[in-house]
Amino acid sequence: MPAVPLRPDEDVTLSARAPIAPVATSPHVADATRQRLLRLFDAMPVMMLVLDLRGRIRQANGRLQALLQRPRAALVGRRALRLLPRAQRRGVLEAVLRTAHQADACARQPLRVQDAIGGWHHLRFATVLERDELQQPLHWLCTLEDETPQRSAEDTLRLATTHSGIGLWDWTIDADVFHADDQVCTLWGRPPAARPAAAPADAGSAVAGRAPDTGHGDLRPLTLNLWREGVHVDDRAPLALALRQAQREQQPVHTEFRVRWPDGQLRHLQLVGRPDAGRDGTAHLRGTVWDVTESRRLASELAEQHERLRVTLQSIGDAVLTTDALGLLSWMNPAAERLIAWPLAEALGRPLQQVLSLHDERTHAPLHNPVEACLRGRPGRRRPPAVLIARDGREHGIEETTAPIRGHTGQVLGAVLVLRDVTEQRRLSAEMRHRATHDPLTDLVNRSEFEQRLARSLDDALERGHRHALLYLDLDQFKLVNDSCGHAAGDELLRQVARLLADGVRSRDTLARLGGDEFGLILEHCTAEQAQQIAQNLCDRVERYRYTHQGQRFAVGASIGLVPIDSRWPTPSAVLQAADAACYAAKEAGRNRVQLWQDADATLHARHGQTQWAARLARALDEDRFVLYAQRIRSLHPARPGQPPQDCCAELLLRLVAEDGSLVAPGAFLPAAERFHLASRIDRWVMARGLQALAGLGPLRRPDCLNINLSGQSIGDRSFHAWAVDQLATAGPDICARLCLEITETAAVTHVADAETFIRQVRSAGVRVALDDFGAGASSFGYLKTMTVDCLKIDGQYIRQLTDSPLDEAAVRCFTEVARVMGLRTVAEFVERSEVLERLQALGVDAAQGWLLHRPEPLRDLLDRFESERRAACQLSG
Ligand SMILES: Nc1nc2c(ncn2[C@@H]2O[C@H](COP(=O)(O)OP(=O)(O)OP(=O)(O)O)[C@@H](O)[C@H]2O)c(=O)[nH]1
Repeated sequence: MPAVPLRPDEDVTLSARAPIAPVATSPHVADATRQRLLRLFDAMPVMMLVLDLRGRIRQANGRLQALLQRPRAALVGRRALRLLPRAQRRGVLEAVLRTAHQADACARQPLRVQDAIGGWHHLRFATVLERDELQQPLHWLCTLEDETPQRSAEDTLRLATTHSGIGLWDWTIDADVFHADDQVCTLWGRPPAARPAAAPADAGSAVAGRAPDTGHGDLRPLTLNLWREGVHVDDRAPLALALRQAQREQQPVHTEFRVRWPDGQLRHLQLVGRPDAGRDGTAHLRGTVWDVTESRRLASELAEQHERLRVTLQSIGDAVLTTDALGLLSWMNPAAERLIAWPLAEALGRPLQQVLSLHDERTHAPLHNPVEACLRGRPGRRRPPAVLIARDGREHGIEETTAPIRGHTGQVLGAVLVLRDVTEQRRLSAEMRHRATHDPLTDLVNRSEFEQRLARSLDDALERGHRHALLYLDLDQFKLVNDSCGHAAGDELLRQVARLLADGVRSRDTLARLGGDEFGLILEHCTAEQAQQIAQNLCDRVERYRYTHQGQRFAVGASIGLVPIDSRWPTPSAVLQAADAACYAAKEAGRNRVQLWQDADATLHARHGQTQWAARLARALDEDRFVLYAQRIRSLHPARPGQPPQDCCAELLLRLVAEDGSLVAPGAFLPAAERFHLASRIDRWVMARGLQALAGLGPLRRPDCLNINLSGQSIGDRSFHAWAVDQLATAGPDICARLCLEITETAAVTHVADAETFIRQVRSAGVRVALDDFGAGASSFGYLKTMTVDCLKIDGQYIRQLTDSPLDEAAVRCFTEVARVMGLRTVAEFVERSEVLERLQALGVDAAQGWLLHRPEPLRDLLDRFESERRAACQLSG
């Protein structure tokens, strides 16, 4: 091969034959052909130029002139290399010279050239050395392909894929080679450096290492390790299958798989691709891949939340319904299906009001569908308590809550309605309310509710001058039924009387059981005269009524106190106390009658005073304002041999310490205590303090016997029995042996059975029992037969005039004789004169007490006295 000058920048003489000069015989034809070729050359879409062997420009076509913005004349004859930036000249020169040594060689070289206005262009330069028939070089024919648009598209794509995290891949199927961009490496958790560098574009075979014909030149080979082994072991086969299938069926592929990153992370990737053919005819599958781990995580979180919500809504007791923006039912949970008795499938899409029938609980008037207001964006107004009438006709008390469902822009998409079945809750609270305001035995209004209503009636009378009346009704001889037939029978009588009374009054009146056998009645808008008629009518009803128990018939009566409710009363309790006093007066006047309150009636005022005492007593008990006094009981005979000494005996007496510090004797407050059921509380106080005083006393201070009085209420009260027995057991036998409980004959008579039981219990604890006020009742001797007691305390009425009344003396003689026969000790009360004392001694009475012998003094002082007497006796005998 002939040598070619290696310096194209030197002047090289071109051969006479131009490379594009046609071989023509006629100069005319040749010229025409040449002109056509030149025009063709000029119009070529790629830039072309012809260089002579010295590298000077012989021809430059229109495209090149346009890029450089120079006319042909300005280019022809110029050294081509000079048009290039200095740094690129050597590369081009070397490429060009390589063509001189190899026939048909084609040199390629990428170039960056600045155009006339300064813009950079990426050019792909290619040249061949044209030779003549003798292989003599003629000139270089060069093309310059402008790749700038393609490059900028690639740059844009690279930018887009890098920032969006989308990786590009290309699988050359036959060669089974993957090419991918850097992003794919990142998605696989590997640095881009983990893949081999791209092979030079024109080196080697069509496959290995060569960038595939993807249209963008940034893909480089990916090792099988990276592509396959990065994929989770369970997903490799399904992924390969999906790719193969896409290729086989020439269908797009869209699949998801996991890759395991070197640090152990598991990422979810989504891949799409489609079959394609390279320009060289090779089969490819090309596509993109991106990370969906976050959306998978969100999706699974969302699914979890959805599931949680679903299970919650399925299992909660509240009914939940949703509607669309038009108020059509779109969903409901099973609780809602049960409540409204519509299956979801049937109710779906229906207007809510068609499946939901809500009514005012009180009036049963239909209520508006609560969702309507909610959908209109108006807050629901306060609604009355509602009931829902289900499709099957059942009624449910319900509480409802509505809320709009909004889209992300705030527009209302629908509404959710939650219904809570509160039927049972309402029933319970109604029952609780009823229980709190009613008496469980008779189902009449109870005392506290009655007092509230009385307060309202009094307010009404004071503020508006309306006239109302109050009746206070106490049954007569009720105790007889209790005592002879038992409490259950007494309860039944109370129930029957309650019905009897209720039938005799208007429904607007308030009839209440105030406690025991006492009833109260508020007659609204009723004058005293009308009230008196009603009261008399009730009285007659009760009088006519007969209670039958196991063949026995009982008649009870009613004593009624009547008080007009008007401005004379400052408080409701004043009205009530006045009515109680009037009732008591009716009893005292012979029972079974009506007593109208008279402001001028002294008896009524006395009774009224008692009611005021009740309040003072209750306060004194709360504030512990009582003190223990004692009165000595003197023995009238020396102790019989073998009997305990009876020199130091006393009866405990109670004093109330008034608010001003003065002492009040029991006569002033005990009737009130009995009347207002406070006697048992007082007895507990006395007994507890008495036992306390005895506990831990030295032998010289100890009384030989200490008498404690018990009221009839305590004797009839089983809970008092239990409490007293417990106290005695705690006090121990030594104290019990020095104790004597006094029970009045009346108390014993009124509560025969209870008294017998109680006496048996305390006596078995070693406590003595005295029958107090013996002889005051009519049948004292009879009770002695059934009741085992230790002592008779002869009632004061027989003692005071003993020396002046032969009758009293006969009675005392009789009592003493009976006691002697029965082995009982006798004590005379109210001994105030010495001649009486002497007579008592003569009659054989064992002991006596009264002001003659000892005026009551504080218990502590009396115990001191016992101690000093005993010391003196010891000194005398010693
Ligand atoms: N069965 C029964 N008796 C009760 C109840 N509450 C109180 N009592 C008794 O009712 C009686 C009420 O006493 P009083 O009103 O003095 O008895 P009474 O025989 O009607 O006497 P007078 O009213 O004087 O005629 C007492 O014996 C109480 O123990 C009760 O709920 N059921």
